[in-house]
Order: sequence, then structure tokens, then C-alpha cells
Amino acid sequence: MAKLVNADTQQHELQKLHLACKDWGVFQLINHGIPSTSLRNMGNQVQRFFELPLQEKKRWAQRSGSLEGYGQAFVTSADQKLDWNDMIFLKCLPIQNRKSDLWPQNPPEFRETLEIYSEDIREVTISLVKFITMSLGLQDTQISESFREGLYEIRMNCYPPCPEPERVLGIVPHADNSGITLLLDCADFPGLQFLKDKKWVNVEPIEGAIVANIGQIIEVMSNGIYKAPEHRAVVNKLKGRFSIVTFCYPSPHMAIGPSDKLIGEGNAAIFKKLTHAEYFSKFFNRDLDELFIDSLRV
Ligand SMILES: O=C(O)CCC(=O)C(=O)O
Ligand SMILES: [Fe+2]
Repeated sequence: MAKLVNADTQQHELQKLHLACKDWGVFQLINHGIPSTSLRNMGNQVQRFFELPLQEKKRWAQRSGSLEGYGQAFVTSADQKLDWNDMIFLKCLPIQNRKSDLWPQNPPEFRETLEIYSEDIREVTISLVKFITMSLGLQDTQISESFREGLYEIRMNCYPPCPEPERVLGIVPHADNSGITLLLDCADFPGLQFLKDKKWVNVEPIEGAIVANIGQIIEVMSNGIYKAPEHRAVVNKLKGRFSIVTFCYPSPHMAIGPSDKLIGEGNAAIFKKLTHAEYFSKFFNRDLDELFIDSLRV
């Protein structure tokens, strides 16, 4: 990530970050420190995995009742239109959370590339969250440091070309339940869109950049100053697209609630304080007719 050198420049950059987090909840990171060759390797491994024959990919298929492994997102109702999406979802950090039987051994460098990539993403996350808390005016490093022992879960998406792209979505509109999400877009045409002022806005892929968006945990910690933006993926008639999406969560020991420094003196907490376990239990038992974020309000 760009080193912020003098105090004026730093204040100016923090103000820009503040506006990006407040008005958009999403921005593109350049000069983040991960070499572009390493991003390219990761993209290549994921593409090579998805291009394997179905029977081969199924060696790492999801087990019943879990999203981890190769497969598709949960079907939540019988009349649901399915996402035009194939994925492999793997818990990457901490290392003890890895289910190595679900980590592909084909292509042969897949595992090692993913190991390196997840460590790189963790470093970027810790510094990015530090700057995000600074842009909120918080002087503590407790939040950013909690991402050092955080959870890093990677969803690799494949959106095949679709003969009738206007009739389906790659991923239906949603906000992420993460702290932040870091997305590597492997395409050279847009597919990811964010809702801004009731309109869908394309993210134009920038070679070597990482798309960062605020997740609902940072929304809660910021007491709603920053919002987890709604987004979706659309598909293309002629071209397939891959994306590599890391959901970054703070340490499970960290409570999920508005930062103490942002409440009091006329600022009431708008979200409850929950343990990590309570937050996830609420998420997995959520009422699908209600927005998850609304169930977190006081
Ligand atoms: O692939 C994309 O562009 C979006 C993916 C996404 O939003 C997700 O996996 O949560
Ligand atoms: Fe998402």
C-alpha cells in the first residue's frame, strides 16, 4: 500500500479514503504491494482449475451441508433462479481452518499459489483496515491488529458465457458479511456492479488492482458511517469471467459492535454489540425476507 509520507499528504489521502468509504463503500487499490506477477499466477491457477473436466473438479466437491469446496451457492427456495456461477470456496487463514481434502491438487501449483496469495492479502488487509480506522478518526490499532488473527475465506468464481445474459445474474444483489472484501477481477471487461444512487455502476477492471469493498462488520464498527454496498455480478454473452474474492474477518475474539470512540456525546449506537459466534449464528439463521444488516440494529 502507498506509504503516506508527509502529514499534509496523509491527511489529504485519508480524507479521500473517508469519502470513498462513506459515499461508495468500494474503491480500487493500486500500489498495494502485491506484485502483479503474483496476482497473475493466482488468476492463471484459478482459470486452469475451472478449465479441468467436471469429473476432475468434483474430486474437491462440496460435502453436503457445507459451502466449502467446488460447487454452487446454496439453493434457498424451489422457485429460485440459479446464479450463473460455478465456484470453489476455501477457508485459507488461519492455517488450522484449512480443509486440505478440499484444496485442489490439480493444477499442481494451485495450493502453493493460494497459500502465498492469502498471506499477501492478509498483509494488505491489516494496513488497509488501519487506514480505514484512521479515516474514521480512530487512533487505535486494535481493530486493524485484530485482522492479523482474522479469518480469510476465498471464493473463486467462474461465470461461463451465457447465450441470454439479460435473463440471468452471475451473483444476485447482496452486501458482504465480511469486515472487508478484496476482489481480484481476472477479466478485461466489467462484470461486477455496485448500486449507487439506485443505479448499477460497472467496476472497470484495472490490471494489477484490487477492488476493496466495505463489509457489514466494518459498517457495524463504524456505527453506520461507512456502509457495506450492495453489489452483483452480471454475465457476458461471449466471454467467460473469473474473480477471486477474499472475505476478510477480524479475529473471532473481537466483539462486533460500534467502536466505543464513535458513540457517546450525542451519538447513540445504532448497532448491537455481538460476539463473533452470535454474529454468525444470526447470519446463518437470518430471515431471507429481511436485510441482514437490519437484524443487527438496536
Ligand atoms: O465476482 C464478482 O464480481 C462478485 C463476487 C461477489 O460479490 C461475491 O463473491 O461475494
Ligand atoms: Fe460480494
